[in-house]
Amino acid sequence: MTRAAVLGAGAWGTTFAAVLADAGTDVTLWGRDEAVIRAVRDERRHDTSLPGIELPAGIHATTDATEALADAELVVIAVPSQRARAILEPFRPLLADHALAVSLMKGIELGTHERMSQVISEVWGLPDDRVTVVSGPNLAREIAERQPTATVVASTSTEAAERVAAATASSYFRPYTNADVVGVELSGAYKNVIAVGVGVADGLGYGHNTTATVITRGLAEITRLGLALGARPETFSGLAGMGDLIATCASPLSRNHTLGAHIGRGASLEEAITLTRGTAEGVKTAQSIRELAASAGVEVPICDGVVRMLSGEVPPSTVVETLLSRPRKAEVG
Ligand SMILES: NC(=O)c1ccc[n+]([C@@H]2O[C@H](COP(=O)([O-])OP(=O)(O)OC[C@H]3O[C@@H](n4cnc5c(N)ncnc54)[C@H](O)[C@@H]3O)[C@@H](O)[C@H]2O)c1
Ligand SMILES: O=P(O)(O)OC[C@H](O)CO
Repeated sequence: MTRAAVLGAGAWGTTFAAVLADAGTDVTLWGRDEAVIRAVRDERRHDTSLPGIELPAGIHATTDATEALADAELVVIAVPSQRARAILEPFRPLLADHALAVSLMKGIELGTHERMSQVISEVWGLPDDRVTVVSGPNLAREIAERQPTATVVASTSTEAAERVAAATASSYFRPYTNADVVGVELSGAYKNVIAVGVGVADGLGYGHNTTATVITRGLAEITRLGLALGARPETFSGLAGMGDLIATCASPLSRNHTLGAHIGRGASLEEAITLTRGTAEGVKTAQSIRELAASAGVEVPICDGVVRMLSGEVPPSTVVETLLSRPRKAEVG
């Protein structure tokens, strides 16, 4: 039986531990909060992140990283992306030989503009083929309820991606593999920024024509930057691209969408962060993507608008207005 450790006992880390357990993988969830870990271990509950969900019996849970990482063949990481480097650093000496890292995080690091798989490779000294990424239309709560979904496991190593797929597949969770790590990771991080923009449009009271416009032009923006960074075009119409964008922009469960909606209804950024439970990665990743796009010479008007709005430079309505006031051009070609 494959042995896995999950680092980070928030909504997605805990849900992914359940996915692994349901797939027949021996899984240990590590978290820093004693009360959360005790409830997962003894009562099979996580009332803060997944209220009302009964977790599977097969999840071990601990606050002891040495215990969680001992002999773990898969090490899954689900902590806020901007803190990943600092959180992961002390774990390096605890990793088992040949452990495979699995990033669940959706963000681009501020300052370095690195994707999370790059951060993990650097911090843990792992070659590319020992780091995989899982990303797709994967709202934690729906999966914790065992609603059917698919995802993408990306790696430069087909064998590594297939190992992760085998350790997670179940009747309700279907992993596809993809060698395009850049495209899969960029899509997962960027859709959070677009979801903030769509949330703003919702909060301002606009209807589906407006949100569909922001989603579709958002996908064009993600694709444009992805291609400039070497990604494959097909990835953007797949589960990690369009699939995740649709889920996140449509769902009230999305923290990024929720945060944008609060701002559209008049909340300040600080108020919106407080009102949004959990990690809304799009807030900081918007800045990273804007800088990354500038260095690649790619225009990203929605991301630009989101950054300027979040910094208080322009009102929320600018996110949509900026898009509509650009010079007219052909959609294709
Ligand atoms: N929630 C989802 O539906 C979902 C789905 C796919 C991907 N993701 C991504 O997964 C990542 C984690 O998201 P989440 O939903 O689990 O977030 P969350 O806010 O629910 O949980 C984050 C966890 O990280 C822990 N943490 C924060 N700082 C820490 C530290 N210094 N040391 C140890 N633990 C620390 C928190 O205690 C919390 O348990 C994000 O990048 C997110 O974009 C989330
Ligand atoms: O709650 P969000 O906005 O982080 O979105 C959750 C997932 O990334 C959807 O796949």
